[in-house]
Amino acid sequence: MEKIIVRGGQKLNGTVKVEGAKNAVLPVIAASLLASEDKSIICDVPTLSDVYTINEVLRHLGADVHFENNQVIVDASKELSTEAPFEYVRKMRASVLVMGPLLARLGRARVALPGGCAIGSRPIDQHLKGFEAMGAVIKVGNGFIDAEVKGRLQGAKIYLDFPSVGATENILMAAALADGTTTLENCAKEPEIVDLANYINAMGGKIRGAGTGTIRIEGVKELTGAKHNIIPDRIEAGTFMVAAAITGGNVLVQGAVPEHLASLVAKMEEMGVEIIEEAEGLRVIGPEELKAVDIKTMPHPGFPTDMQSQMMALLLQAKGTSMITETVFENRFMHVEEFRRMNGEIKIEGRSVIINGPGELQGAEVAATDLRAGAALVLAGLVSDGYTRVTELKHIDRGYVNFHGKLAGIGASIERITENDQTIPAAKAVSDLNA
Ligand SMILES: CC(=O)N[C@H]1[C@@H](OP(=O)(O)OP(=O)(O)OC[C@H]2O[C@@H](n3ccc(=O)[nH]c3=O)[C@H](O)[C@@H]2O)O[C@H](CO)[C@@H](O)[C@@H]1O
Ligand SMILES: C=C(OP(=O)(O)O)C(=O)O
Repeated sequence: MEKIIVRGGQKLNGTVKVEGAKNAVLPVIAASLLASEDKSIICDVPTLSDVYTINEVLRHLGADVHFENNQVIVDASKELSTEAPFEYVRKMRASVLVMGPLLARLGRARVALPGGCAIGSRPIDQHLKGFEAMGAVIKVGNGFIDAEVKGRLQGAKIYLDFPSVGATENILMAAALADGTTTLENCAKEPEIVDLANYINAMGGKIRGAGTGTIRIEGVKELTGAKHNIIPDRIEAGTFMVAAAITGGNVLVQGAVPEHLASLVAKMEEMGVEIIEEAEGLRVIGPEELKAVDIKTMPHPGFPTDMQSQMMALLLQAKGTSMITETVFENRFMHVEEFRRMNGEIKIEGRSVIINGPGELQGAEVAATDLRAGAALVLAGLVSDGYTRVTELKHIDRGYVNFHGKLAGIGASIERITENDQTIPAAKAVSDLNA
C-alpha cells in the first residue's frame, strides 16, 4: 500500500508551479469528439489519473489519442462507437461528459449510470433534461442511460434548476452541433466553462455568454479539430495557497490566476493571510496567528466546494470558532472523522461544521476519502505533532500531479512510500530528508 508520510513543523518557502486544470481538461478532451475533421492538440495537460481515464474512454469509443509531454492529440474523425461502459464511469464520473458530444454527432449515446460517491449522490437529471429539451429520447435501464435522437438535436431554451457544472458542459457540447440556437439559463459560470466554450469556438463553434448565467449557442453543421491551451488549475493553486498559510510560510504560487480565486483570496485575507499579486502568480504569506471565519460553499463565483476540506485544515489552526456550510454537495464531510483522528475539534450540525481552534493537531494514520480530503489531510499533517500517514492515495492522484514532490520542493518534510518497501522504514525516510 502506498502512503504519503509527512512530519509537521516546517515553514514552506519558495515557488511552486500550478498545472493545467483537471476540471477544464476533462470536458475539453470529451469535446474533441465533436470534431469530424482534423486533429485537436490540447496543451498544458496535467499527468493525472483522471486524464488517463478520459483518454481511455475516447480510445474505447474509437478515437486516436496520444498523450505525451503534457499534450493530448485527439483524432476523432473516424467512425466512433457510442457506449461508455461502467468500468470507466465508476472510476471517474466526468466520463458522462462524452454523452453530449456523442448524441450531437452520432444521434445516440449509451452511458453507464454513475452510482453515488463519497461526496454525495450526484444525479445527472439536469443533463438529461437538457438533452430531452433538444429532442432526445432518454431511456434508463439495466444500469445504462440510452439517449437517441432522430436526425439532429434541435436548439432549445433550457433553464437549469441548479447551475450544475457538468450539465452546463454536457448541454453546451450537445448544442454546439444542434440545428438552431440553444439558450441555457441559470447555467454554471466557472472558469472551466469559459475554457470549454473557447475551445469549441476555436473548433468553429458559435457560443456567446460563457462565464455568465445565460449562454447562447448557435449550432453549426460541423466542427473541426483545434489547438487549445488549458487554463491553470485554481483548486491546485488554492491548495498550495493554504499550504503556505497554514505553515506561516512565504510561497509564490506560480500560474495562480487572481480572478479565478477571488472568493478564496478574500476569505484567506479575512483570516489574516497576506496575498500579493505578482506578475507570475500569487505570493502567499502566512501570519503569526490565523483568525476564525465562516465559509459557505456556493457555485462560482462563490466559495468553491473543492476548497472546503483544505480550508477546514486551515481553520483548525485559526483562533476562535469557525463555521463551514456546504451547500453544493450533501455529503462532503467524510474528512471530518479523519481530522478528528488527528485531534481536530470539529462538530457536524446538519450541512455545517463548527470548528474550534487553534488545536494541537497530532500525527496519525488517516485515509483520503476523496481527492480534496486527501490533500487537506496532508496539509493538516504539515502542522501536526509527529508523523501523519495518509493512505488511499488513488484519490489524490486523480487531482494532483506529484503532490508530495511539489510540497517537498518548497520545504515540507514529506515522502511517498510503498509500505512493504523494507529498505526505507517510513519514519526514517522523512527524518532523513532533514538530516
Ligand atoms: C470534473 C468536474 O468538473 N468536477 C467538478 C464539477 O462536478 P459536477 O459537474 O459533477 O458538479 P455539479 O455542478 O454538476 O453538481 C453540483 C450539485 O448539483 C447536483 N446535480 C448536478 C447535476 C444534475 O443533473 N443534478 C443535480 O442534482 C449535484 O448532485 C451536486 O449536488 O463541479 C463541482 C461543483 O463545483 C466540483 O466539485 C467538481 O470538482
Ligand atoms: C469533486 C471533484 O472532482 P470530480 O467531479 O471529478 O469527482 C474535485 O475535483 O474536487
